[in-house]
Amino acid sequence: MKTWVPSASVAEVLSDLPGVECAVYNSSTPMPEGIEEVEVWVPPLMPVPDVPGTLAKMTSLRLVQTVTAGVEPYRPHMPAGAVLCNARGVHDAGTAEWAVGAMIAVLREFPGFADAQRRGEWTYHHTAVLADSTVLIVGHGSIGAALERRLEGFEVEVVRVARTAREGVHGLAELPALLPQADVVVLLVPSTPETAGMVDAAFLGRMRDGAVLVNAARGSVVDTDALVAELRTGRLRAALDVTAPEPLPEGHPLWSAPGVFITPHVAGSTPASERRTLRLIKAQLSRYRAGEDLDNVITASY
Ligand SMILES: NC(=O)C1=CN([C@@H]2O[C@H](COP(=O)(O)OP(=O)(O)OC[C@H]3O[C@@H](n4cnc5c(N)ncnc54)[C@H](O)[C@@H]3O)[C@@H](O)[C@H]2O)C=CC1
Ligand SMILES: O=C(O)C(=O)CO
Repeated sequence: MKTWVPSASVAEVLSDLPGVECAVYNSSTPMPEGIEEVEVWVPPLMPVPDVPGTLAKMTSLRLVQTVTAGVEPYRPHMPAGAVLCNARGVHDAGTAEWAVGAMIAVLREFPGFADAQRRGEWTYHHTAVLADSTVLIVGHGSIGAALERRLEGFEVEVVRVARTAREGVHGLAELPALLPQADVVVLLVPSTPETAGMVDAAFLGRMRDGAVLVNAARGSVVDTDALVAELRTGRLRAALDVTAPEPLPEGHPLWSAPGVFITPHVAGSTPASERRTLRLIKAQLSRYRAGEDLDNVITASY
């Protein structure tokens, strides 16, 4: 079973699965021989240069197992007869932890105090606080649930939104009415045609004065120009792990917008997620070889 994997550590973890023949292919290695015989592809964290062209040449492909929860580089280009599975779950702890840290950093003004420290200034003033606030999770799925568990103890009210309503979770249609109630809005929706630019001027305009937008999902979810314009009024603040584009180029207006805290898409990728990714890949390939049902299959309704 010809399998392309993103690193020697993935090849190593699969080495005791009989019949699995691994070749390493990632953004910095040349494409190995025999693309038309590849049955299973585990693409790297950073997509290879031409994902659609690569998939089109994989005429024997049956399974793409991503190492990310996001599948937007692959989903629109999947060949008929091949299954796409994501890494739902493996980045939950890191991403949820980042979201808690980011909202506290912004509310308690840690970046501003760090600047004052570098200047040697004692800038005593009161800040906002997470306690007694309302945290709206837009895209309450695997990471959203992990975030909610971590918010227990912070004495906040959590409001949940998903694509469709279920018990305790509001549907997307209710979002406009919920936005003005939230002190912190955390984006955790996948990047899909439906979520592209969902955080536009109207969305931001409905947010409460002084509220914080936390984006741990994808940059494509936010209309960057609208966000920059809103940040410049000083009415909202933001914490962004993801931006459009990525990397954010030098001189981009987001870098210098007031009230924004930016990290370079580091929330989910941690030593914990690396260990969990290896376990997931091994379990999935074992199931695939045994003809068993796979986890995390991306269905048409994803
Ligand atoms: N910053 C980082 O390092 C990381 C970012 N991510 C991003 O987080 C996303 C979410 O990951 P998971 O929680 O594993 O996904 P999930 O599939 O478990 O949950 C996604 C949630 O979004 C909801 N949703 C989908 N479309 C929606 C819409 N149009 N409006 C409102 N809700 C909608 C779904 O109903 C579901 O509740 C990933 O797709 C990925 O893009 C994931 C891991 C790490
Ligand atoms: O899993 C994902 O989608 C990520 O963004 C991890 O970096």
